[in-house]
Amino acid sequence: MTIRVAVAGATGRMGRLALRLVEEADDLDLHAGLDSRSALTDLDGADVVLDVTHPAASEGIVRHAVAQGIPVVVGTSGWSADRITGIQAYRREFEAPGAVVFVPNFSVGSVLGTALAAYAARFFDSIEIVEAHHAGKVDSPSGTAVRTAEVIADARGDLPVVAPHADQRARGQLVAGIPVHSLRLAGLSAEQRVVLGGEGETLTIAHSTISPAAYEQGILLALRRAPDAEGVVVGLDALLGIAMPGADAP
Ligand SMILES: NC(=O)C1=CN([C@@H]2O[C@H](COP(=O)(O)OP(=O)(O)OC[C@H]3O[C@@H](n4cnc5c(N)ncnc54)[C@H](OP(=O)(O)O)[C@@H]3O)[C@@H](O)[C@H]2O)C=CC1
Ligand SMILES: O=C(O)C1=N[C@H](C(=O)O)C[C@H](O)C1
Repeated sequence: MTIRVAVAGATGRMGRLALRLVEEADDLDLHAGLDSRSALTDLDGADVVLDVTHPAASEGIVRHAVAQGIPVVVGTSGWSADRITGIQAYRREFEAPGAVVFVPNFSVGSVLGTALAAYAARFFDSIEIVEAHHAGKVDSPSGTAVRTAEVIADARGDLPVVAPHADQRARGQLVAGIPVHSLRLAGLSAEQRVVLGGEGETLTIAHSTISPAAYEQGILLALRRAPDAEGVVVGLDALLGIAMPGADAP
């Protein structure tokens, strides 16, 4: 059966990539491509919505899809755990059938980097994240860095990260108690380093996105799985069967 996809943000970098993937896939059809001037009702009738827009627009798109009972894959950044909790409540209010799949990063390597960082996090008290993106990125810290910090904090449970002098601006923004440093530079695509420090050693887990091709597998997987998914799903890891180590993990 063919899955009809509505792409919100179709004129953007990610949206154009998604349009090409939908066109090339035998099991996907384009229902609609939306930009900043489109009416949200253009989404209606789709089997799945892909939201790759702007942090300020994403919430309205997600709420519209939920209210219409359409599954939605959210690639737009800016979704912290708190904001996701708000969408969970909204879904319950509507008793909405469509899943909401938040994917902070569609790249498999990035997701693995986050999982490895969370695994290592229990063994190091000093942890900081440095993320670097192209100069056109409007939000900081990146959605990937926020998710990574949240997953690390979850893995550490009651053990706080030690971040001295974190009140000084140059020490970065604290996300879930972890300093995050954001670089925005011409010439870059997307990179993240998680630096963990212990007694007499550091461990760095680094991921670089070399080209948008890194997102293709994840976008296709999310679009194909979202129509049958249930509830609110966070992270490509959930679709790939990659377990993020929580505090209770062995
Ligand atoms: N999850 C992941 O793996 C990845 C996520 N991202 C995230 O995806 C999002 C999009 O990135 P990117 O494609 O680079 O961004 P672009 O700036 O290239 O494109 C943004 C798109 O969103 C649309 N848009 C902007 N404002 C609104 C609005 N108020 N209402 C509806 N649509 C709007 C634009 O339409 P118009 O042309 O009319 O302005 C355009 O189609 C960002 O949040 C980015 O961080 C990016 C890469 C990977
Ligand atoms: O804006 C981008 O480019 C990216 N945004 C996402 C984020 O905020 O983490 C994913 C990836 O890093 C690229």
